[in-house]
Amino acid sequence: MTDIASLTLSETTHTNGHSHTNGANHTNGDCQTNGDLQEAFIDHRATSANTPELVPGLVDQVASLGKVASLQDHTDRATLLEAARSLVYALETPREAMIRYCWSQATLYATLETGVDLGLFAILSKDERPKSAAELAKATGANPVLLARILKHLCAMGVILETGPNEYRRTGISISLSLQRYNDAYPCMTNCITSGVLALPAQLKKDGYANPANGKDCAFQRGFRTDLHFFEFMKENPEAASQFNNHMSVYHQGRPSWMDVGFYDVPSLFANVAQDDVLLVDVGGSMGHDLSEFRRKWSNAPGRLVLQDLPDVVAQAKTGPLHPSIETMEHDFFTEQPIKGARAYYMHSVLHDWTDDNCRKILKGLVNAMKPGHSKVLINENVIPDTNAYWETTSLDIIMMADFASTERTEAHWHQLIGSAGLKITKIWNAQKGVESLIECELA
Ligand SMILES: C[S@@+](CC[C@H](N)C(=O)[O-])C[C@H]1O[C@@H](n2cnc3c(N)ncnc32)[C@H](O)[C@@H]1O
Repeated sequence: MTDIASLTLSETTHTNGHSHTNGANHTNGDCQTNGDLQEAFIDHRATSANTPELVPGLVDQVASLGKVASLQDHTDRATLLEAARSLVYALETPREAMIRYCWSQATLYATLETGVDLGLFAILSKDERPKSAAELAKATGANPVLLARILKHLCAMGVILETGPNEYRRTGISISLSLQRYNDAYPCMTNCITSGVLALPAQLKKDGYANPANGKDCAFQRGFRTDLHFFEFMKENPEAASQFNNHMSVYHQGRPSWMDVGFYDVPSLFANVAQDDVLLVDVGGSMGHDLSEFRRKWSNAPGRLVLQDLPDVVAQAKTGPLHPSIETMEHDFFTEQPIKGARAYYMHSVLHDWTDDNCRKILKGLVNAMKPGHSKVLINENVIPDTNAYWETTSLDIIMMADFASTERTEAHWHQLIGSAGLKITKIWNAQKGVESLIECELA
């Protein structure tokens, strides 16, 4: 406030030398009030680069990283992308940011989901040849005027590329959207996630800004007008459930995985595991994508791999690209764990769906099945750092808050939760920012 009140008029003037037209620069020569100055200052800031002092350093960073980065290397590419994104945030004006958040994101989403439903991306992306809006309208059955408008927005937002008037060609994004495992993310969010997130402000206000703690009475129920918990809702909405399961199977693709060499010490799991023993149980393992990946990457690993999830999910997993060596088992993790003494009980993005009380029930079920000195619990989840948290992780945390009344957890929170279930963390294995850690636990 002091800064604003002490501003001179020249500081509230646009860089082109023109004063604001909102009356801050009084024509009758009177001194401006603090309120006028404040408003003029805010107008000025709203239309100037967000953090101009950061721009030169970020330009240099992008330029130097850009010269050496290998786009095939995940870390190189992610570092360059983060610098470029920081540059955009520093450079864009608050007005531009407002329009990006308020206009472009929801409308991009709507046009993407419409394109998915029309099968637009599969048609556009089947080869390199540019296609006209009229040709795409004919192939999808959409009204040509409507589709031309949608295509223009998709192009303006970088989803497809323009090759001429009303003519477009595919990009990596549109190619990926031609496969259901990827494009199901869009209807999935509409059918079971986003309404909860949009209901969050009203729900938090109603609850006096308490941290959500009841998965049956949170923004999800308000947004989707239901009394059901998220996973009960899934049972009632099989199409949304199938889209959710597909989304689960791809959202982490292309990032380092705990089973990659150099992340976790995978061979340490193989000790004392005979061919008939259970090496890994993937508890809440969805489509079995993690176990399939494990079998691919560690084809000589001893022992059995068992996928557990709710009956509908196991049924869907059996129709997908599950490695034939993987055993499937219907299992509700709030009931007794039927596999005793496995080498490792593995859970990926499971505990973040649940409040601490429910997590303790899930973990205690595993504790009761573990063989002392042999069994481990491996938790593949985010560990929120004290500073510099990654936007994918914080986005997920807010989704967890809205739709599950649950949370992504800090290291201290993990220690406290796991300790309270009769386990201890032996080591937290990390790869890089924004990638889920592997939290290795044993009986306490
Ligand atoms: C966020 S998904 C994570 C799936 C998978 N582990 C992954 O990382 O892709 C949570 C999984 O927990 C499963 N789940 C929810 N409630 C369950 C229960 N009571 N018993 C077993 N699985 C459950 C869901 O069906 C879903 O597959």
